[in-house]
Order: sequence, then structure tokens, then C-alpha cells
Amino acid sequence: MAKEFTNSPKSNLKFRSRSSKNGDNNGGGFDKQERGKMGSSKKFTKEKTPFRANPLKVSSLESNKKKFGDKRKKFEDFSGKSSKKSDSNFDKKSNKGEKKHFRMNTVKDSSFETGKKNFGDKRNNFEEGSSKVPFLNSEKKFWFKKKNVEDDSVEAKPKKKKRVIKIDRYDFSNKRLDDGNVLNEITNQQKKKKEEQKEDVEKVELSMNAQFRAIQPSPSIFTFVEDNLLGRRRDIDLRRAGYNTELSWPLDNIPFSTSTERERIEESVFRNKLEFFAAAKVSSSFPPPDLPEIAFAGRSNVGKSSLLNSLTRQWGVVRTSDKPGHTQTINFFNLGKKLNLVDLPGYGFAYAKEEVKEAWEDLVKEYVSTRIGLKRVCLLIDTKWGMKPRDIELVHLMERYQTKYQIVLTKTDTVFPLDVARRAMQIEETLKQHKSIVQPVMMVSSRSGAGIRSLRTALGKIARFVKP
Ligand SMILES: Nc1nc2c(ncn2[C@@H]2O[C@H](COP(=O)(O)OP(=O)(O)OP(=O)(O)O)[C@@H](O)[C@H]2O)c(=O)[nH]1
Ligand SMILES: [Mg+2]
Repeated sequence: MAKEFTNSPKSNLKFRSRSSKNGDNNGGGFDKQERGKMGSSKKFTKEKTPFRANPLKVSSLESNKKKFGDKRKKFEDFSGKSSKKSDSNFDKKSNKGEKKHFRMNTVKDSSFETGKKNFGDKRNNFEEGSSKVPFLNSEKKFWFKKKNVEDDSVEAKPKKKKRVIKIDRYDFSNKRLDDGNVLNEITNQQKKKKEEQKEDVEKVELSMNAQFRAIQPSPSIFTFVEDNLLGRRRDIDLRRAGYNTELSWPLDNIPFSTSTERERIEESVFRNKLEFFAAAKVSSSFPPPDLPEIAFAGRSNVGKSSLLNSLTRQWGVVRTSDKPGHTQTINFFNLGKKLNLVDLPGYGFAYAKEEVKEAWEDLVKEYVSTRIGLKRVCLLIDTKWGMKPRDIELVHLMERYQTKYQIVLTKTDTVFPLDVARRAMQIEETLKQHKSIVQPVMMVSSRSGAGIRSLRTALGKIARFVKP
């Protein structure tokens, strides 16, 4: 049904409140639908006692009326046909006896005219037969049709491919660095890398361990280990073998021990009194080479000084310490005017400045390569860790200068007997091509005294062939 908007106070208020609710700005509160209706069939009638909410609107209406009112009258008078048309359009209310009409919008009016041309007689027919608004109906139909056509076209058209954007996870050039996610990604990647590196290191270590475990010691080495009670042993095993386990090693300071003590020193040369007689920081302060010398070389803390004490059973003559780098000079000891024992400063890890350590190393190298009267260098290797690059470096140096050297595995009491045998086997295998090496590899523990007797025997031979 065609609605009528009268300027009655009630209707006006209603209208305003609805438009303001919707927040619509279409022509001072008219929504689109209402406008369409208005353009097609609605009339704005002016009541006798109008109430105008908006004085501006009223003034504009009045001015419109002034502008077009007279012209329209003239036009109606001039052409009856056109006036009829205009009546059918605008003067629908004329049937109800209202006198004055005015247009709200001239543009709408013209569009209405064109609409009328298009729909022409049909509309008139409809108006006669039906009370519904024909233009609206036709518009609705048109809209439905349009929708259907759109649906068809959607079905007919091939589906558009989705645009896939590939993102490079490692490309941060286009991202803000202060973005938390990006930072998280970076830290995650760094963590992953570190873990991978750790795994790689572990793999290498594992493979080295696996290689070590695969070593099969020769029967001669293994029997030597067992005979000398080398390696970590239970007290009961040591007692059964005749050792007095109640004697701690510093108390075992008896050069001429009897069977009731731990072990008798059979090699006479080592029963002699051990006397310190020279220390050298530079090669120029080395003492004259009167007696044959046996030097003890090796990394810091490997147990050089302890071995000297253990060999002679004269604890305290050679100072020892659990702090690496304790011995900082080349110390010369005389043993019964038959043999000189030389305690060398350690190389590698030590609590000392780099320059100082380098100076020690150079001094040791100079000593082992140039010292006249040096009969043997005992190269001490920690049984647990094996040979390190600095040890190999020294070996090469001694090979070059044809200095006789013998490998002595120390601290054998810290590992299992089988591992002692494996380590000895491993070193023998790696150095078997070398010419200046004196076989076999010796294995000792200054703490338990295991293997010391065998080392005395091996070193005692050097003193025996020395002419007085
Ligand atoms: N378990 C065990 N510990 C030992 C053995 N020999 C030495 N040690 C210990 O190893 C540490 C270092 O001993 P040192 O004789 O001073 O070693 P070093 O090679 O002279 O050390 P630097 O003088 O620094 O080159 C000391 O705490 C000793 O008690 C051993 O056979 N077994
Ligand atoms: Mg020392």
C-alpha cells in the first residue's frame, strides 16, 4: 500500500526518531526505500495546520513552491495531456480533495518521468487493477532476476585459483625485528643450531669412545696389567695380593722398605738419597752434564713430581700440588751420584699467563732437543685422557732430535684395568713406527704404587751401564 507521510506532529516525530536511530543521512532522514516509494507513488500533502520540525526545510519548500508553483500552473493550463499525467503522478491525493501539492525533488521527478515512459501503460493498468505499488513490484522482480543471473554466472565461471603466498621463514628482511614472533623464531633457530652442534660433538665423542672400547689389548699387556694390579681395584684384591692397604702413600716414605712394608726397592740406584741441586728457567742456567739424566715430561698435573717421589720413596723432596703449573722451572735432582732425575715444568693447561706457559714450553723443547747426557725422557700420559696434541708435538720433536723417550701411563688407579690395557695398546699402535721410542709402554700409579717396581727396573738399567 502506498503510504502517506503527512506533516502531522506525530508522524513527523516518528519519522525523525527512526532515521536518527539508523543514523541515515539520506535527504534529511529518509531511507532509500522510502525515497523510492516517494518518487513513485507517494504524495506529500500539506495539512491545514502544519507542524514543521525543521524551519530550514520549510523555507526551502516555500522557495520551491515560489519557483515552480506558478510555472506548473501555467504548464497545466497549457497542455491538458501533460497536466493529466502530472495529476496521475503527483495529484493522487486530489481524489481525496486536497488542494496543494509540491515536489520534494526535481531530479526524482524527472527519473520518475523516464520510469513512466518505460513502464508506460502497464503501470496505469496495474494501478487500476491492484492497490500495490507497481514500480516497486517490478523493481523487486528485476532484483530477483538479477540475482538469479548472477548465480548462473557464478556457476558458469571457472573458480578462481586461490592466491598462495609463499613465505620464506628465514627471510627477515621484510619483518620488523622488534616483532616478538620474529625474535622468537630467531632464538628458536639459534637454539636448534646449538643443539645440532652439541649432538655433533657428542657423536664425535661417542664415536671416539666407541673406537676406544673396540680396542683389543694384546695378551702380554693384559697379563702385565693383572700381574701388577694396575687399574682401579678393590681393597680386598690388593690385600690378597700382599699389599698393606692401611699405608697411605705419603707415609710410605721408606727407601729401604722390608717385606712388611709395601714393597722392597730392588733397584739399588733408587735406594740412594734424592737431592735437589739445580733449577733452571733458561737454558744458560742448566748444570753441566756430568751424569746421565732421566727427565720426566708431560702435561701439567699429569703426576711428574709425584712419580719422582714414588720411584725413590722419598716423599716431600720433590714438591707436588693438585694445582696445575706448580713446577715452573727445570729442577735437577741427584740420586747417589749415579743418576740425575730431572723434573720438567708441565705444558698445556696450567694456571699461568700464556706468555709464561709458552716460555716453559720453549724451555722444555730446548732441553729435550739439545741436552747432552739426556739418556731418556719419560713422557707421562694420563691414562684416562690419553695422548693430546701437545704430547704428539713433543714426540715429533724428540723423533727429530733422536732423543730416546718412553711412554709412562700415570694415574692408572683412576680407570678400570681393562681400560689401562686398552690405553697402552692404543699408544703402542700409534707410535709403533717411531724410531726413538723405547718400548714397552709403562703403566704406573704413584698412589697405589702399582707398576712402580717395573719402571724402576726399566730405568735402573740406564744407571747400570754408566761408568763411574
Ligand atoms: N689418583 C692419583 N693421583 C695422582 C697420582 N699421581 C699424582 N696424582 C695427583 O695429581 C696431582 C698432580 O700431581 P703432580 O705430581 O704435582 O703433577 P705434575 O705433573 O708435577 O704437575 P705440574 O708440576 O703442575 O706440572 C696431585 O694432586 C697428585 O696427588 C696417581 O698415580 N694417582
Ligand atoms: Mg710438578
